[in-house]
This record gives sequence, structure tokens and C-alpha cells, in this order.
Amino acid sequence: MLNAVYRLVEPRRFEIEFTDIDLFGDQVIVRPTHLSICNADQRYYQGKRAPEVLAKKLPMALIHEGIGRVVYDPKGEFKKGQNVVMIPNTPVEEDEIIAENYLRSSKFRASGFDGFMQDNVALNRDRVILLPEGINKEVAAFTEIASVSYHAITRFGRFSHERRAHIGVWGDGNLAFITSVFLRYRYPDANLYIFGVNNDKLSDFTFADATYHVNEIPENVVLDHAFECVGGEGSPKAINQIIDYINPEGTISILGVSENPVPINTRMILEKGLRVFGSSRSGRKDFEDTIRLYEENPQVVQYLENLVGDVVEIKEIKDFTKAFEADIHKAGGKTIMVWNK
Ligand SMILES: NC(=O)C1=CN([C@@H]2O[C@H](COP(=O)(O)OP(=O)(O)OC[C@H]3O[C@@H](n4cnc5c(N)ncnc54)[C@H](OP(=O)(O)O)[C@@H]3O)[C@@H](O)[C@H]2O)C=CC1
Ligand SMILES: O=C(CO)[C@H](O)[C@H](O)COP(=O)(O)O
Ligand SMILES: [Zn+2]
Repeated sequence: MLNAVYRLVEPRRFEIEFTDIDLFGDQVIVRPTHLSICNADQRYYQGKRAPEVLAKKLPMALIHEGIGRVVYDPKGEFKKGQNVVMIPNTPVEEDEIIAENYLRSSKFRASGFDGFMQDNVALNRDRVILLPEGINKEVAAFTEIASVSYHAITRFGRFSHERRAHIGVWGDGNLAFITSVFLRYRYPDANLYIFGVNNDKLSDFTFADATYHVNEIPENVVLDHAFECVGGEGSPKAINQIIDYINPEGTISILGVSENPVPINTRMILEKGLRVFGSSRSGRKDFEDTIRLYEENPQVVQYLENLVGDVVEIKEIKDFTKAFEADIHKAGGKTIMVWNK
């Protein structure tokens, strides 16, 4: 089957390439309908990765957050037209200790190989999950980033001590919002505090117990544990501020991605006996659990509707550029590309 793949060939330039999809294998063929742009895609699109990284990875189809419609399943387990979420992490082995998203052999779409910007995506069948009937498709489009939050919170449950009365989240963007909503549901009795730099974005965290601008944090704020959801240039300030405010033996969950090594106050990590752990990406179980959370708590999906930003219809290749440029200039939220409606 002839397939069109829309690859980033150099920063800010997409080109169409044609490939062949084998219909006689075991893979499920999905036509993407709603794609969502991640900061990782923007780092490639804008050429913010190191030149040697770009030279190694491009040309490559971007996008690892998306849903689509089943076009063909050689085994007939999925029916033509069913709405599914696509899982970008693609393991090639199993390990009883190491999760699929941490195995160094796993490949990740739009990082190690082509992402979802293709007319049809051929996926291993365990990389496809049926979506609930009637789910908001614009929210479902960013299930992947939501599953990363879910994954980090699950690990936090394993790694942190049980006094979880005061939890802080650093960041006022998309990942911080999703993580905070999920924390609200996982730990309903905890006091949830958000620390950000944009008062307008902070005002959207209506379900939190308090929000603070990072330049105006009251002296008496105490935290048992904290999540860093900032990344980039803001990471050092955020992580060091968490180290300042967190109580001894607290756990810090780091999620933000930085291009450069981040200098952090290791002396105080030692003196306070802190646990610091990182999380990246997610696996099938995290997707399943996230979708179950959506099904059992429709209000979670309603909160996440706040994150739907620009919705850009894709009709031709230049619309992808339009969407990526709109995403750069957005005030906040996720940019959704609607394709093959
Ligand atoms: N670990 C993983 O698997 C994943 C990691 N990520 C990473 O997480 C990070 C956040 O992603 P996302 O939420 O989508 O991005 P956003 O840009 O939406 O969010 C980051 C927010 O943090 C704000 N900010 C900047 N400096 C500080 C600070 N010192 N303290 C508190 N807030 C600050 C930013 O404000 P302003 O814009 O005004 O600077 C922005 O609103 C990125 O690095 C992204 O790549 C995303 C998905 C998965
Ligand atoms: O966004 C992410 C997961 O949703 C990760 O940050 C992303 O996978 C990192 O990949 P890369 O090394 O290509 O930036
Ligand atoms: Zn991502």
C-alpha cells in the first residue's frame, strides 16, 4: 500500500515522501485524525536540538501525540473505522524490572523513527488502544502527554513517603495542568499548590488549593513533595526553588526536559535527605490507566478541555507549517491538528 509520510527535512521545512506499507504482516493500519504538538516536536521543528542530533535524526516525521481511525487490521481484531489512540513508544523486548519506556532498546516515534505525520501509520497491534465511544477527540489527541503525567504519579506513589499532605507543582503550562488535575484525583485530601510565572495561566488551576507566582512565594509555605513540570531554561530555578521549600525526606519528581545540563543544589539534597527521580515517556499500561481515569471521571476530561488551544485543519502540507507556527505563538494550551475528519 502506497503511503505518504510528511517528514521534517530541516528546521521549519516539511517534505512529502512516499513509502510502502506491507498489508500482509501483523500490523494494524491507522489513519491519523487528530494530532497534538509536543514541545519535543517544536525543538526539532525550530532546530533547537544540537546540530549533531538534528543531523542524525532528520529527515523524520514529527508528532507522538495522536489518535486515528482503523483502516485495516489483517487479523480483524480491530474493525475498520474504530477510533484508537496510538502509542509512540515501541519496545522490542520485555524486562521484568525495567519499564518499556526506559529500555534503551525501545524506539520512540518522532524521536528515533517516524512519528504520526503520515497518511497511514502501521503500528504493532499492542501499540493501538480502542477509545471510549463519544470521548472528546481533541482531548483524546493529547492522551500521550497525559499518560506521562499518569506514569510519573504512579511512580511517585512507589517512591515517596506516605505524608502527602502538601504537594507542590512547579510550572503553569500543559504538563503542569494535567499533572495537577491527576494529582487532585489521586490524592483528594492533599493540599495542592501550583508555582508558576504567568498569573493568567495560574488562574486556570481552579481546583488547586493555592497558586503562587514564583517571585512571591510566602515564607511559611511548606511542601512534603513536589513535581517539576517546567523544563528548558526555567528548570534550574524551578528545581532549586523546590529544594529550598521542600521538607526533609521529601520526593522531587522531575519531568521537564532541558537541552543543557542543569546545575542543582546537591548539598541541600544531601542535607535534607531528598529523593529525586526523573520520568520520561510512558507505556501501554499508562495509556490504559489514563483512558480508564477518563471513563470513570468525566470531570477530568472537562478540566482538560481547558487545554485545547488552536485547532488547525490540515488539508495540505503547508497547513502543518501553519499549525507549528501557531503553536509557537500561542498563549498556552495544546495545538491540535485535525486531519482526515
Ligand atoms: N518527561 C516527559 O516525558 C515529558 C516532558 N515534557 C517536557 O515538560 C516540559 C513542560 O512541557 P509543557 O507543559 O508542555 O510546556 P509549557 O511551555 O506549556 O509549560 C512550561 C511552563 O512553565 C512556565 N515556567 C517557566 N519558568 C518557570 C519557573 N521558573 N517556575 C515555574 N514555571 C515556569 C512557562 O512559562 P513561560 O512560557 O512564560 O516561560 C510555561 O508556562 C517541557 O520541557 C517538555 O518538553 C513534556 C511531555 C512529556
Ligand atoms: O515529549 C516527550 C514524551 O512525550 C519526551 O520529552 C520526548 O520523547 C523526548 O524525546 P527527544 O529526546 O526526542 O526530545
Ligand atoms: Zn511529548
